Amino acid sequence: MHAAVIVFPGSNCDRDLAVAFERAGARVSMVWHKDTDLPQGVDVVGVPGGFSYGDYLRCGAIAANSPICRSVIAHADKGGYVLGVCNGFQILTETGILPGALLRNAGLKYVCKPVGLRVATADSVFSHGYEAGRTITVPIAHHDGNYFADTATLDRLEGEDRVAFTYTDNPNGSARDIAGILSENRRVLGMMPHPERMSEPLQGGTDGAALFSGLMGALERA
Ligand SMILES: NC(=O)CC[C@H](N)C(=O)O
Repeated sequence: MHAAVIVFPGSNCDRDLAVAFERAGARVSMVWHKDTDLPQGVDVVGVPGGFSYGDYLRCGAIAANSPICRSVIAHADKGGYVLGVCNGFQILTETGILPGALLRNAGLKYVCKPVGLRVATADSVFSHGYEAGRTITVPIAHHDGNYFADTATLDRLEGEDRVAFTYTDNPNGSARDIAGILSENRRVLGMMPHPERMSEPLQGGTDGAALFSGLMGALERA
């Protein structure tokens, strides 16, 4: 599996995401935001967490209009896999690849702590390594993680089994406890919690590792 991890000015989880992909057996290319093309033959694009362009304007809004994001949108449009974590999820909603928006946390505070997540569906390359309904622990670190979408969109996400993860104890006011969602073709996942920060014992737990190993296994078989 060949993964590309996008690096924006202000990204701070790009190396962590690359290491998580590598630990699962992927070859990783780091791609700078000013590049216009993804490397040839990329299977999955990782859009990492952080504070792209300083979170000015709105988290993810400037990154969504960067040169490389045109190629990320084209990759998703032609059925490519994309994983957006935290600021990456914000960027994916800003590009329109995923529906909804991430608003300021309901408590108006930056929240940085491990949280419980329920695996809402195992029906995706990202979540099939988990049993549906299982609770895992993964850290969050954000001030704009409050998932918002209109009622029709939320109903549609739930009706189409596109909610990937929900919070067991909602830390930010997200609608319907949503922590991560899938695209219509189930090949794009955006999530606020950081599985790459819970993927090896030194990080205090390994509950995030199955996302990367599951993805790797599915793409190797494809
Ligand atoms: N860890 C992150 O990616 C942070 C995302 C974003 N800068 C926020 O605080 O909401």
